[in-house]
Amino acid sequence: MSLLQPKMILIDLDGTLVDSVPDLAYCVDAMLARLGRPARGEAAVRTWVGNGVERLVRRALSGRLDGEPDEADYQRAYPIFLELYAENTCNRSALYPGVREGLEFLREAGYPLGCVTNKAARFTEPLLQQLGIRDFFSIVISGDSLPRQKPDPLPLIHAAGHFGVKPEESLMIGDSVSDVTAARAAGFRIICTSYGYNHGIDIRESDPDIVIDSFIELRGLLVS
Ligand SMILES: O=C(O)COP(=O)(O)O
Ligand SMILES: [Mg+2]
Repeated sequence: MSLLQPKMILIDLDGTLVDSVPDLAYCVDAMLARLGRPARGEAAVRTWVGNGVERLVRRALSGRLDGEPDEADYQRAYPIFLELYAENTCNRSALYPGVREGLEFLREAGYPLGCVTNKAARFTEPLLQQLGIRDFFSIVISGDSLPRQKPDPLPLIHAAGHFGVKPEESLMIGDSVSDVTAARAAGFRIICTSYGYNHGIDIRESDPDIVIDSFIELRGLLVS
């Protein structure tokens, strides 16, 4: 594979930059405890992250990826989760090894960077701030910033417009099938992390252009 030289790079948040599951799982189980229900545990929550907090709460209540809980249960649970996650956005979450170095490499190489996540904006901004990486990104698009979120291509197309760059000159870096689907539909290239959250399925099955085990590998893949 020859070196990539995109004009702009968008990067997913959960499972790509940050291991956020310890906080999300803590909040899921604390929410369930308040409702008098048994914990689901971190391993299950790991397979449910990636489609925003509303879907996460629905999955946690039903115990299934495609589950739909009783609506009254959901209406009781969701505000509890929001309250808990507001207090636990970055108490147990951490950047993956190599991420800070990778972001510094991309910045020094002159790539304009954006962050595109399905996480709600009220959590995205404090998480980026508390991890100390907010300033790497000139645009941040959250799951509720636009009418549709990933796997829809809208957030990627919107960001390309913001930078004045064509989709075919743009690169997405993500961890899940939603990132691959959004990137393909938008006309972006797509690199995926092997270590993230993809509902328990190996991301190679979604056939991204490249799979990396660490952001350090970006140095060997992108022109600097
Ligand atoms: O599911 C979420 O809340 C966020 O997921 P993402 O950052 O991987 O898009
Ligand atoms: Mg992700």
